[in-house]
Formats: sequence, C-alpha cells, structure tokens
Amino acid sequence: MDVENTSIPDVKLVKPKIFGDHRGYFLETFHRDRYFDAGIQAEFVQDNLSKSNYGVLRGLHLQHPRSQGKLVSVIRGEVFDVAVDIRIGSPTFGKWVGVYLNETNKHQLWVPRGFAHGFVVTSDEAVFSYKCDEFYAPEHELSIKWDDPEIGIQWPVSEPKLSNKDQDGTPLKELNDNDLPKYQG
Ligand SMILES: Cc1cn([C@H]2C[C@H](O)[C@@H](COP(=O)(O)OP(=O)(O)O[C@H]3O[C@H](C)C(=O)[C@H](O)[C@H]3O)O2)c(=O)[nH]c1=O
Repeated sequence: MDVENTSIPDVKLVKPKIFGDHRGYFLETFHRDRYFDAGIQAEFVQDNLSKSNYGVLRGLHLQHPRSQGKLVSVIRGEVFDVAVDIRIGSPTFGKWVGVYLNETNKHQLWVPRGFAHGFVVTSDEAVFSYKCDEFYAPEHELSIKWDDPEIGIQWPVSEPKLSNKDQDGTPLKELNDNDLPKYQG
C-alpha cells in the first residue's frame, strides 16, 4: 500500500495495493502494523456502513470531547470526502482536504481525531464503509454547517440532500474554544 500526506499533514490518503486476476480482485483494507507505521496509530473499536443516493451530503460531523478518528472508504459508487481541521491552536485550523473515494480507486482517507468529516455522493448511489477509533456517543455529536463560508469547501454538488440535523449545522464562528478539540502538536 502507499500512504500519501495531504495538504494537512495529519490527514493521510491510503492507496491499498489491488491484486487483480481472472477471478476479480483482492486487497487488504486494513493491517494494524503497516497502518501504524504509516502514522495511522489507531485502535479501531467500531465499523460503520451507510448507503446514500446521488447528492446526499452527510456532514460536517465530529464528536467532542469523545472524538473519533475515522478510516473511510467507498465500497460502491463514488463520494467527495472532506476532512476539516477544527483543532484549536492548529496551524491549519479551518483548512480542509477533499478527495474522491470510489469503488475503482479503493482509496481510503484517514481522518484523525479533532477533524470534522463529511462527504457528498457523486455517483447514482454510494456505499460508505469506515472504521472508528472511538465509540459512537450521540451526546457528544456536533454538526458544523456544510457550506460554512469561513471554511469554503468546494463541494461538487450544488444543492445537496441533507438530514434535518445537517440543515441546522452550526457555523464555525458560533462555536467557542470549549466546544472544539485542542491541537496536540
Ligand atoms: C453515526 C452513527 C449513527 N447511528 C444511528 C443514529 C441515527 O438513528 C442513524 C443515522 O445517524 P446519522 O444521521 O448521524 O448518520 P450520518 O449522517 O451518516 O452520520 C455520520 O456521518 C458522517 C459521515 C460521519 O463522519 C459520522 O461517522 C457520522 O456522524 O444511525 C448509530 O447507531 N451509530 C453511529 O455510529
């Protein structure tokens, strides 16, 4: 597998090696030691799967203080996946990284703790699969406004379909330092 840094050093793009043959293909989607050596030093405790139709946008979500690191990938279809650095004191606070994850490239994005995460579906439908290094804690969940002008994400879908929770997402400027994770350096 190859692991690339992104414009935000802690966010990693993982490109698993795909073994194709006349039967189909095989790839390792996780390997504790190799991922640890590549800087993804997480002990995953929960796997999630969601299916969404074209134009659905889920995000921008984070848990705080019980923050979750997420290793995200797409089993079917394609999404534009985004990680936003919202760690107070981070040199890249408010900056975002966006990548296309799809069933062909089988790329994964490592979204560390302290980042808001979201994606929009750019295929007819997408099956989204991810590992989390902390359990779901709804009482700690926060939804940040998907089109917050202070973040300025260039979403490839102009009128996405959102949950009520995400329609009511909070602009970053309305959050105070106690609402957000701290940069650990
Ligand atoms: C996240 C989660 C949800 N649920 C239940 C709660 C609701 O009854 C239902 C749908 O939840 P929600 O609308 O929050 O699902 P998403 O909008 O896909 O949320 C996720 O969206 C973005 C992409 C993220 O990064 C997070 O993992 C997560 O916030 O599943 C659970 O039972 N366990 C869970 O871990």
